[in-house]
Amino acid sequence: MITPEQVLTALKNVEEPDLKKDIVTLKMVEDVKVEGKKISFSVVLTTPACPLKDLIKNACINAVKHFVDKEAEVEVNLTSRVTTKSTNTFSNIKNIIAVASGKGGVGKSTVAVNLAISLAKKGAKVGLIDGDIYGPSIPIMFQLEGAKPYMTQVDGQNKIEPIEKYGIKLLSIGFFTDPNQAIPWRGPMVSSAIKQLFNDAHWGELDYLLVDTPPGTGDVHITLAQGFPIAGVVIVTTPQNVALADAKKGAGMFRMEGVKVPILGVVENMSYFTPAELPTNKYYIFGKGGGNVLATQFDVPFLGEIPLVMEVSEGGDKGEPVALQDNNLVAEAFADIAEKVAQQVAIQNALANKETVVE
Ligand SMILES: Nc1ncnc2c1ncn2[C@@H]1O[C@H](COP(=O)(O)OP(=O)(O)OP(=O)(O)O)[C@@H](O)[C@H]1O
Repeated sequence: MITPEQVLTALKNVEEPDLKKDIVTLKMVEDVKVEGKKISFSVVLTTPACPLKDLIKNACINAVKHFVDKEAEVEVNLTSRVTTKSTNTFSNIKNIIAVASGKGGVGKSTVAVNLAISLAKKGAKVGLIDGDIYGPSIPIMFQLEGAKPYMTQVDGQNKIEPIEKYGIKLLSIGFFTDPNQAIPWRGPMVSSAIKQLFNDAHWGELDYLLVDTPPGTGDVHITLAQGFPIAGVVIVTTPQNVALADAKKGAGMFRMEGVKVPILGVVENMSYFTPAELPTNKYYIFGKGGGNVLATQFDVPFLGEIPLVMEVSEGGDKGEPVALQDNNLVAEAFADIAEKVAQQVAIQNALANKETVVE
């Protein structure tokens, strides 16, 4: 007779590769059921976008077969509960992820939007704030130009209801400004506008709230870094030397004393050009490997590269970002990067909480 205890003992041999502890100690195993040779249990991952899903599942099956019964029929149900830092002051927003770049025009908004869509496609609850006060582009990228969020009453308080599209809750500074009128933003105005997007909106429960920031390091970044429990920042760069130099300065700001926001990694955008008619050809028009070098210098993960292709800009312009597509190489590259971002957030949370326990 196989017992649930035997199953748990066997699963103690399965290590969570990132958190470096076994999945039983990490309280990741639930609902162990045994009926004769049929064994089933759930494994609660730290994110639905876990890149190690298949690895963990196979390790569980092998461990049970090896230590309990080689003829056992093992069913592993993968579920997830996204982790957060125990110091997080938002009860409903588990992880705020800033997307930043040193230089303008490197594709920061494109990366933020496509990462948000990729995370939502994997089943995470995702929000996106367009905090690029100088050039809010998210309304266009979601075909929401001219959209105005409405107000709602939550517990007797007036709140802004984010607009929902493609499964993502969105708020942009662009929803509240006239696109034809330039606004001379002053420091305190920037700070209060950003705070309002967080505090005065009805976000509900979110696993990840991505924030697209303006290029460089300015009031938005300082407001975010000092006023909000940021889970981490994703740095976007192109391989050009000038972009890399600016990205280095941008990343450096998040490492400053008194700021200390974890850098989740570097995304290299426009890594190479691929013409639609020659999909296997890669032309490294801006140089090769710069993003990876930057990641090494900062001792942070290199999260991946995105090619310069028409469908990315076309998708952004017509409000249908490329990540929405299935069976598309660029969408897969974004999905891969999204998994790595979610993985890094979970690692940072575990480090911050010291005890690597799945809540
Ligand atoms: N990988 C890519 N392939 C093709 N076009 C791209 C790619 N990434 C971004 N673009 C295009 O480059 C332009 C700039 O991108 P985006 O607005 O995302 O950059 P940004 O860094 O957010 O700019 P800003 O400095 O204005 O905030 C857009 O027209 C976008 O569609």
